[in-house]
Amino acid sequence: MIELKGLTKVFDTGKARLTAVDHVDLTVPSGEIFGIIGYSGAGKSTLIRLLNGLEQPSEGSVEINGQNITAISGPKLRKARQKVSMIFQHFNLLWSRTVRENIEFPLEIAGVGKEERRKRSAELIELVGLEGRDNAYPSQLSGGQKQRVGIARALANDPEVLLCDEATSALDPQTTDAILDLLVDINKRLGLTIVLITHEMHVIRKICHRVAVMEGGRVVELGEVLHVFQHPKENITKTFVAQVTETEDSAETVRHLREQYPEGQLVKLIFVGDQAEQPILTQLIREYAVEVNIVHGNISHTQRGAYGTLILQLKGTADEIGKAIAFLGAHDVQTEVMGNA
Ligand SMILES: Nc1ncnc2c1ncn2[C@@H]1O[C@H](COP(=O)(O)OP(=O)(O)OP(=O)(O)O)[C@@H](O)[C@H]1O
Repeated sequence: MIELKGLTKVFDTGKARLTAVDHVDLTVPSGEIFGIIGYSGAGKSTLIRLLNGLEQPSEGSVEINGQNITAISGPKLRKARQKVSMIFQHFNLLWSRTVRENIEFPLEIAGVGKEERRKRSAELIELVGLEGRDNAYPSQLSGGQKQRVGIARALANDPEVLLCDEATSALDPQTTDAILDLLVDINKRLGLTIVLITHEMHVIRKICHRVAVMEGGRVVELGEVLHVFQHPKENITKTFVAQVTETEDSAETVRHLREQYPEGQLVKLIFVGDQAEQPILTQLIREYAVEVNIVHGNISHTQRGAYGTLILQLKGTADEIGKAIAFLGAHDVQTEVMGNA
């Protein structure tokens, strides 16, 4: 478990004092994938550097599995830091070393013998899906493969926490998805706690259990990913959520649908969690004298269930349409009437 209490970092540049991280309180239970999202300058990198002991706080503490890493130094701190590993946006590989040598590097530093190193690197190469590339140099690898080396190297010393600093920001969307899938797989298989920082909401949507939104050094919103997507409170959070949902459900789409389906009434349904798997539409069609056309839909999956929207065209008498909408409301499906088309 990671516990941040009143964590604060002030940079004093002589001319000015800048509070990069401002009284952050956070608890991340073991085995969770926790995301921190914010724009450039929000304080994410500073927070992550405080988490791995690279930066000393001005106030507050960082506890990892009960040990206050801000209160130790020297060999004790080095040992504690081995339990916290990190992967980076630009991979930070050693270019003159092969894949295997990069992965073995932290083991060499930890004084692990050659035979043991070889065994461990072979296991890790398999775990991250780089079989056969042992002797390749980083320059011969794709971006996704380089990040796989970064992940394998980060896992070499059996860490308890993996910190990911914009780990997929330099990758194309397909490669990003593959690396995120690998992180989820590692989290499940090894029970590793993952803390990631990003400015991309789809990364949060795809793999995180909970999310913290940072602005001006503070955590301004915190919650289960599914809940934050459904009820974003702060404007900044709404903007991040829109990064993912607006492309799927833009005003342009709605205008287009109105033109295309001029009859009856357009109704938008918002499904969250289990509802997305219930046969609500089947029941609606069976029990009400309305014609139902699904004209637009999008279901996205998060680590804790699905959420999404469906736009229906309902045709029938005003009375029957009213009853059908009331039925949907009674099943906890958020319903938004988009007006007569
Ligand atoms: N060593 C430093 N000395 C002075 N100011 C710093 C230092 N490191 C960070 N800052 C300042 O602290 C604030 C937070 O920076 P930080 O890098 O943590 O934000 P971020 O959210 O990670 O943004 P980015 O994604 O651009 O790195 C910024 O205003 C930055 O200029």
